[in-house]
Amino acid sequence: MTEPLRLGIAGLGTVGVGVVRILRRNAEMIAARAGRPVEIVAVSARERARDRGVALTGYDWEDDAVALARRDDIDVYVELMGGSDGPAKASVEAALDSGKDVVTANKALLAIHGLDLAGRAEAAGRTIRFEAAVAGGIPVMKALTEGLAGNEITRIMGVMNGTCNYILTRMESAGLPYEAVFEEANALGYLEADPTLDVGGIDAAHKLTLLAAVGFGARVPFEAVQIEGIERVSIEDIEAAARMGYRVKLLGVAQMTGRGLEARMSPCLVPANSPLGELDGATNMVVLEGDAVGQIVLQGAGAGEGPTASAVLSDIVDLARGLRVPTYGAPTKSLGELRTAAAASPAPYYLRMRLEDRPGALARIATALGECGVSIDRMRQTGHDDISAPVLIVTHKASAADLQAALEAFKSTGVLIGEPVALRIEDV
Ligand SMILES: NC(=O)C1=CN([C@@H]2O[C@H](COP(=O)(O)OP(=O)(O)OC[C@H]3O[C@@H](n4cnc5c(N)ncnc54)[C@H](OP(=O)(O)O)[C@@H]3O)[C@@H](O)[C@H]2O)C=CC1
Ligand SMILES: N[C@@H](CCO)C(=O)O
Repeated sequence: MTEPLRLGIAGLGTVGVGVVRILRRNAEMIAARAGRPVEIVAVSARERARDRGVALTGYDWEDDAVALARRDDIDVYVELMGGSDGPAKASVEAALDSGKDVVTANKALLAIHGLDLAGRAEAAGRTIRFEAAVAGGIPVMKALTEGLAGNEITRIMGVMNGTCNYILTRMESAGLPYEAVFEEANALGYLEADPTLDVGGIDAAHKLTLLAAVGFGARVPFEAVQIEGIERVSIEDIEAAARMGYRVKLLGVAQMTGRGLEARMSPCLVPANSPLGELDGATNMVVLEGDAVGQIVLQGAGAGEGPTASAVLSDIVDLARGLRVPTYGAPTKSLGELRTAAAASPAPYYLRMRLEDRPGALARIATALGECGVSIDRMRQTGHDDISAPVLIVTHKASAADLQAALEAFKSTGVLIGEPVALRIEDV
């Protein structure tokens, strides 16, 4: 096959420009690997006149991404605009309906509309590839759909938002509060236009939704993921957790249990000496567990021009080779309907609270825990002043309901100052 694969690229921002640069720089090598040249035919963005630092000569320009997606002279529509609806959705639909395969980095679009779009792709005999949408440059979709195709995937975990990992690790290394590091991240340009997508855990939950659907071969709605962001993580917790041998991470966990799918994206503690605990800065890490392979760990840049464009190129080269893996790794009709587990599996918890410094205070807390069926594993009281004492407790495994009941019971002990903090400790 020597006919070129013809691309239409919508979106010439960080990722789109990265794709153009790689295709220009590595054209010969890509053609050799793909078995045919890969050519850009036309591009689209909002502002035609903007200098993007890369030559666009030789490419047609379309003001309208939908018009680009419908062109007869492209084989693959590459959507790199972003957004869960609007032009991204309309143009992907137009591309599929007019017989094109789609490559996208748009996790928001797929987490919300992916199953519908995958059905639409199948009806047209096409596919949607989205390696770049999950963990940027890490080839995790390829790992799941190809390298681990013979495994039943049992658990998927990971740090999937580089911005949150930057904020949490920087808080620890600089001893700075959340608000100060949030501003630093903003100045460095790490935050999405809507920062809630990052710090609210939504962006990472989009990625977990896609990983769980492909990994478990199931219809996973975005609403199945329980989401909590990092806004309430304090420097006190990061430092106290470190003293107990843990680090705080915004961790995604998806696992199949007898009670259904458990999927959550939330701040939790992991052992400091585990691969996830040692992950610093804006890097991503995805941990996959399969019944045959055991555990594998993938680490790398989860964002940025080069890494994200690298993942887009992986999908493009696959399509040029004629490799058309179904959007979710298997046809949509084979994807199972999922029951969502009503509650998370029992886990140890980290508790931090401030108690009145008087006889019997700690005993009242221990009693409240005991009466709710929560057993103490380790406990520490440090740096008390004349009136209050900070207390750290690590529990044995407890159900979320028992833990919640204990937190409620603390209120009537009469010794608690302020609100206690509880964070799940994940078994990684
Ligand atoms: N940046 C990253 O590191 C990563 C990004 N992604 C995903 O990749 C996608 C692109 O991200 P990124 O490159 O950072 O985004 P940017 O904001 O840098 O670029 C977006 C591009 O889309 C164009 N665009 C926006 N709206 C329209 C529209 N209505 N019609 C035509 N063009 C439009 C913009 O045009 P103009 O330039 O004229 O304004 C711009 O060129 C998103 O889905 C994002 O979530 C995924 C992983 C990592
Ligand atoms: N905002 C995302 C970009 C990559 O998806 C992050 O920080 O990881």
